[in-house]
Amino acid sequence: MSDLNNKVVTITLNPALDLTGSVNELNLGTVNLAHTGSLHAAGKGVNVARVLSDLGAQVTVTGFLGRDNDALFCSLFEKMNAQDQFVRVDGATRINVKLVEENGQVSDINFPGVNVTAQAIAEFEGNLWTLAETHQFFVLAGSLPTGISPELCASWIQKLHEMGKKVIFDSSRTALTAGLTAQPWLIKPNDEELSEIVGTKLTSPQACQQAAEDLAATGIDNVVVSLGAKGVMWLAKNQQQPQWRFAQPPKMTVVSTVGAGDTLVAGLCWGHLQAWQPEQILSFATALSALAVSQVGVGVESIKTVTELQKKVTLNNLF
Ligand SMILES: Nc1ncnc2c1ncn2[C@@H]1O[C@H](COP(=O)(O)OP(=O)(O)OP(=O)(O)O)[C@@H](O)[C@H]1O
Ligand SMILES: O=P(O)(O)OC[C@@]1(O)O[C@H](CO)[C@@H](O)[C@@H]1O
Repeated sequence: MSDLNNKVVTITLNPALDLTGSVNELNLGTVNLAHTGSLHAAGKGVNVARVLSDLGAQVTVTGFLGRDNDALFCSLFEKMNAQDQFVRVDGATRINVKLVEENGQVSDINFPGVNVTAQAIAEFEGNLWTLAETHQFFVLAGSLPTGISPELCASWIQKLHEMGKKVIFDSSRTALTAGLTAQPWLIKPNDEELSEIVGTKLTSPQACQQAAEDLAATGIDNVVVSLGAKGVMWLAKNQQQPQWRFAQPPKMTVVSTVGAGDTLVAGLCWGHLQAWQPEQILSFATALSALAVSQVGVGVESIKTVTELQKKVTLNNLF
């Protein structure tokens, strides 16, 4: 395998420390007692990087980190053997709260991020264009901190696209809408985000299918729509005409769904890096993400468990 095919840059413009607590049942407006708690370095791109590194990729991580509390990130990157190219900015990286109930339901409280200055942006751009000299795959995931406009973020995707890079883009709200105009190579909205993009609630697989086809027609090579426990729909550009594939995971016991989407993105990226056939990429990524819901946080403990689960994924070409 060529070195280029094992290397990925993940961009997390707005990382987070995830404070996860488990409660029996969440009650609003009163005191809730958490019986376990953990604080770990996260954010969408960092989660993707963690999974990719467990799978064997050489990962470079970049974005913006508050210099006041980067210790957990530094030790994670060291453990992952990742190249840390995060630009440090004044202040502290946000802490996002995730409350997991006994029935598997998760309530997220996501905070705004650090304040990014023009000087930090210039440093980040310098790093990014240097990384583009030696990398083909870029994963840009998550929301935007103060100081980064959706248009600026879209301009980075556009420039990487013009350089012939493969940009996997997973964001939400205005950042997602702006980024879609910049021709990312692969996007992974969930059904809610897809509804937000088209401005109407998509209630059937057929409606999701039409919305994804409209997006693909704007020049996005791969539109992957995640549907939680129902699985994954993938519309891929093909020489003749775009092709649909659909995967259903086996039934899982849910511990926490936080990071399932990031794990799916990592699986899709890894499969493409390995130049696998589309069916193998989709069944692997689906199994990987299904396994992610049976744990708190992301990461691949046993590749054997993933391949066992992969055999239980159902694949279809058409609805
Ligand atoms: N309950 C579940 N059982 C099995 N697999 C699941 C379940 N929930 C999620 N998955 C797997 O994870 C993938 C991603 O989940 P989902 O569609 O919830 O993404 P998401 O909304 O981006 O997730 P998040 O933002 O929580 O990381 C699904 O397509 C599916 O393969
Ligand atoms: O605010 P964003 O960037 O959209 O999402 C941040 C976040 O919820 O995404 C990850 C799970 O996907 C968590 O680790 C993190 O807290």
